[in-house]
Amino acid sequence: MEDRIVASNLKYEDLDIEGSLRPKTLSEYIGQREVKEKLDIFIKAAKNRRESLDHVLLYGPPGLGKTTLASIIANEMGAGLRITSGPAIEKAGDLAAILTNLGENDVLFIDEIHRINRSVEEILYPAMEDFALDIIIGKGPSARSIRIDLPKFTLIGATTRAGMLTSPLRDRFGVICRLEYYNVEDLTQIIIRSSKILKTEITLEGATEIAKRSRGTPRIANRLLKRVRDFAEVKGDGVINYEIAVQALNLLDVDELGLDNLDRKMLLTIINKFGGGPVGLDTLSYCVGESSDTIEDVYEPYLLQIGFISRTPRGRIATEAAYKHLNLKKNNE
Ligand SMILES: Nc1ncnc2c1ncn2[C@@H]1O[C@H](COP(=O)(O)OP(=O)(O)OP(=O)(O)O)[C@@H](O)[C@H]1O
Ligand SMILES: [Mg+2]
Repeated sequence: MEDRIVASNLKYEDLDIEGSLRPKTLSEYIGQREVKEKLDIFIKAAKNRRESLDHVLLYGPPGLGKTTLASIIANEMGAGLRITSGPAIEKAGDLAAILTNLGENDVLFIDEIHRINRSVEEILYPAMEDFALDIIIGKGPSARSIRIDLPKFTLIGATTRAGMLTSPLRDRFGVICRLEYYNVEDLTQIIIRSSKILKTEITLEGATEIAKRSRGTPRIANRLLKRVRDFAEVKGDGVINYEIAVQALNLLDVDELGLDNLDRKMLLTIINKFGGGPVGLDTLSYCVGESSDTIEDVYEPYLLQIGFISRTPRGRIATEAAYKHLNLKKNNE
């Protein structure tokens, strides 16, 4: 994958900083008001009853704060947190080992839960529903199944693709939260908060400019902030104001809407090579040199959100707004 500063998926360089910038309580978590309100009520109710929280499914594009929310939920519940991911659990036995080691009311976070394999998923059903594990002992006609009780725990599943979950799995989540792209005001607050933690001075106008170009995504906002901070330290006096932010972001080839070269390449491919579309995902993926999964998960959702492309059964189409943004005219007009 090309190294993109506006990629919303996690990169190696984010790791050191994500930990320190991650809010630890619901009240520190900015934006996503509906999700927060819902979780706040369920957490309080569960705590009052001294029960574990119902299982929670968090879904939405990368970098919007699913992992962050999972650790906040565990923190607010005063519960232990165990983190794993769908692809990391290879065998049913791996999951059984994790489940039997959980403490009462602990939170088990499974990232990329849509990538869990079928035999593992079947272990999850009774675990989520009855807090029990069914184990088969022996083989053939003498095989029998025994049931082991598990502690009451909360499963938090995160996925970028809710549509890829099987319905029996989806149905076992009591709370389903869809995370939305953040608006500019919320992202501005996130950037100001992060600047404080990074001990960087920033003006409201500077923060707003970074926010506008962050594709509605806190992870990108934090990453752009770090780059702009470097620029401010070298080219200015360290303070991030509007001018510094604009200069730095232009240098990074991130335009006023947060689009970078790859977005432009994708739009230009649809427009110039295919007369505006429709273009099939695989063809598009071949032309821009990115896997179709990455295009669907990482690049496309934001272009859809701002209405620059639309999806039809025959493929992707570039919209009027995309032509306008790129200063192009449609041929047939
Ligand atoms: N509401 C928020 N307020 C402040 N910072 C946030 C918020 N949401 C996310 N962040 C910041 O954005 C970064 C990315 O968030 P997180 O890792 O939780 O995203 P994610 O949805 O789990 O992404 P992925 O799908 O790639 O796993 C975190 O480091 C965190 O600091
Ligand atoms: Mg995550």
